[in-house]
Amino acid sequence: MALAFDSTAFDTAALQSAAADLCRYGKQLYDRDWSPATSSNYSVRLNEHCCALTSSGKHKGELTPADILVVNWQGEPLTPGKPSAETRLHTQLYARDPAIGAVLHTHSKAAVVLSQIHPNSELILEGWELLKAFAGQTSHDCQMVIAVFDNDQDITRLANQVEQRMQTRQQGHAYLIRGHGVYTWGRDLAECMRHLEALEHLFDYQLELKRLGQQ
Ligand SMILES: CSCCC(=O)C(=O)COP(=O)(O)O
Ligand SMILES: [Zn+2]
Repeated sequence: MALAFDSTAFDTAALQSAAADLCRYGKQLYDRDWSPATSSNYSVRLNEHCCALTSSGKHKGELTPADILVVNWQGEPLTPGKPSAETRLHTQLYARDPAIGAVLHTHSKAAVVLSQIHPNSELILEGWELLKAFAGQTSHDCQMVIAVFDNDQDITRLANQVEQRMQTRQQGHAYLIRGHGVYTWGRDLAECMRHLEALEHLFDYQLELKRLGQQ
């Protein structure tokens, strides 16, 4: 007899562990001033059809496990609560790539200002040693392309735009939303945090180049 696949099931212990991790990371990201004024959202994959995600509108420095819920790839909550308004930007990534285990979205000053003043739909990072912080990158001698999308309050439309670009270009490690913030991902929260930390410094480098009139 074939067993029916329960697409609403998840491991409670995995959720508890993910929730504790997300609360801890939220405090760190808030303390670093990358998630001000309830901005940002964070998630961790639980299995092949759902992830643990921050609730909407919460102070990210004061998250408790009660502020973490479960959503499927359609963005539907599988536990009570109001999921992040930007849920679809997380689920789009998990649905397309089973190797993605965590997604962080933040609103740091560097990400917001750089994306606001950058005139093109792509930011090219090249020649920086810190590029080696990204998974699979073994040399500074490369070009990393960060897509820059215009901000949009229609998150489903924005998620579709991100997916379309990833299908026609490459998935990459991160993208910017103009005047809004950055999304980045990794195989787990630790890798995702390393990517975010590297991005923050790289965005600072780019802003400094612009200040110096070098770009
Ligand atoms: C106060 S920031 C506006 C919403 C936003 O961009 C964000 O990252 C937080 O939204 P959420 O619904 O996940 O709290
Ligand atoms: Zn946001």
